[in-house]
Amino acid sequence: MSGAIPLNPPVEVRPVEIETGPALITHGLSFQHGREVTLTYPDLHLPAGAQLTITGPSGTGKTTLLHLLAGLLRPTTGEVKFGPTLVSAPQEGLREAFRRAQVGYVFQDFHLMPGLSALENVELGLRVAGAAQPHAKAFTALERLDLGHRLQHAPHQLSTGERQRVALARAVAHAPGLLLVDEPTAHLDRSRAGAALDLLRETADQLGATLIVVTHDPLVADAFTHRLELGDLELSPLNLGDAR
Ligand SMILES: Nc1ncnc2c1ncn2[C@@H]1O[C@H](COP(=O)(O)OP(=O)(O)OP(=O)(O)O)[C@@H](O)[C@H]1O
Repeated sequence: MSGAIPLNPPVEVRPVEIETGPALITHGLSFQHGREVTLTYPDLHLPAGAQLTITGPSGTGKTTLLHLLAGLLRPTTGEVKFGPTLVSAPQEGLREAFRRAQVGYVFQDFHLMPGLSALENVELGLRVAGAAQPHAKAFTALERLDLGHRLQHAPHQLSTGERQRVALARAVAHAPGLLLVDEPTAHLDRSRAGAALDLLRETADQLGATLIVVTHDPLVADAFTHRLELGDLELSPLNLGDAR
């Protein structure tokens, strides 16, 4: 894939009520992968608790956008803010502190540590986030996701759906304000996909977290009111109205 990806119109999601948490705002965002690929993105304004999917053909920059929103990558141009925090700050230390405190990221392939149990995986995430009482919190997060009977199992001893729930528990145990999820249903059958989706949305609701999900799956995309479709030239400007 080479050349510039077309600029999409701005997406604005306005809150129904007074905002209770930080808004996620991007402005003038682009990212260059090597010399060949430049991805450009629409400006986003997402109030706390907004739920949005990112869809679009392969290679249009969905995962790259998640990485920019998480502070894993720095944009080539533009900025990302989460409340007062400049997520796109040049200092890696600032971006890392933001990630630890505010971001829950569920990778498509879960990225669980193979040598650690489910409980240890979640506990490690909490320790990295600097959370108090990591053991107790990991236990609670796994119990809440119906994994109380799998605490001591290593990832290879778990089903795909269970591994996904461990990854979700790890992502949410420190109560992040921003929950970013890449292809949550890629490895699941239809009924498990529906359950995983419900779980994601309920968990984000409980936390009051902003939820952004990259997906190719129409089941997921259709379940959300708000969708950012990358690489679509035909879209007229979007006014997505209320936050939910
Ligand atoms: N590390 C990299 N180096 C060079 N180019 C990259 C790198 N990572 C991604 N790209 C390119 O950037 C573009 C966007 O990649 P990205 O993974 O963000 O797209 P995507 O929409 O998530 O794709 P998919 O739906 O296939 O997962 C692609 O053309 C990809 O080849």
